Amino acid sequence: MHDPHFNWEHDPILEVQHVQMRFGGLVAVSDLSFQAGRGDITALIGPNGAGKTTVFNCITGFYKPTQGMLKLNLSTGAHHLLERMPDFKIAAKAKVARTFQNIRLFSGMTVLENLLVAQHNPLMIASGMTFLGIFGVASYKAAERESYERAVYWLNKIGLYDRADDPAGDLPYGAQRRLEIARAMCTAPEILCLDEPAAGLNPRESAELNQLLLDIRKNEATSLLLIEHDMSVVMEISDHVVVLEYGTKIADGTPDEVRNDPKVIAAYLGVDDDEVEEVEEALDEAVEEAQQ
Ligand SMILES: Nc1ncnc2c1ncn2[C@@H]1O[C@H](COP(=O)(O)OP(=O)(O)OP(=O)(O)O)[C@@H](O)[C@H]1O
Repeated sequence: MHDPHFNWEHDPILEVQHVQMRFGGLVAVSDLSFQAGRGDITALIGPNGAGKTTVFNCITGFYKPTQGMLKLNLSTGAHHLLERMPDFKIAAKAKVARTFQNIRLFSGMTVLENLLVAQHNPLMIASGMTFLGIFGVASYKAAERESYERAVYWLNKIGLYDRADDPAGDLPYGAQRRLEIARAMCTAPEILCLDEPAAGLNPRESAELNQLLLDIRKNEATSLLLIEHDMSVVMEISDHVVVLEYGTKIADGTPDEVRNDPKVIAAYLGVDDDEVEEVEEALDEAVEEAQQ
């Protein structure tokens, strides 16, 4: 069915295997398996409550799945079993970063400070974790310069160089979203998980976001995994789409494959399986009418 050369099949950065997440009696995610390809933009979609954020929380270590395995394959050849790692190690060692549905910038800090603070860990390591190190050690100076250069690189990428000294909270909403992504990118992640990055954006801001994500895919060694409700974003920029409904996977493939999958159409329109054909016919008629 698929082209065997798809990244998610021959070079997965993330392998989710038979993951289950239970909250008391509620099974939020059930026997979920999928792979995200290295260098791909993978979209996780599905109706409200399908379990998408729960999957993200399992990947980033906020939840430990009740069953199953989440394997991260780094470009160095190292492998990490995320379900066995504390969340701070998932960020630092497995190089997984994330953004949230609600923007979580340090709004009182400047735009530049937000990018520098993201790089606090490598700086502290370079200081040898000592007070003297901060003042004297050459490695700290070099690391400090690198942090600054990386921040400037991202300021230019997101078009906010001129606003570097403004408080992040003063930026328009779309710019704050881009800054949040840039801040996550300053940690040089191998995979970045974006929770509804296009939510609340106007069409121009949404187009700028798409450009930024496509630029990351092209120029950075970071794979992207996103939850998104905005189908225009999903269809325009994703290489691979995984669809969840009621905590289980109902489709997995290219945007075209998924778009035409009757199960996906039914899930989004909220109909039962036996009504799918009717819905498809109604959709075909609607398309024909629109074309006339
Ligand atoms: N900490 C929790 N405790 C109990 N139930 C939870 C918890 N987190 C999520 N759930 C439940 O798990 C199910 C899946 O929720 P989740 O937030 O993962 O869905 P989602 O697909 O991200 O939805 P949305 O698109 O609305 O963000 C829901 O029924 C939700 O109420």
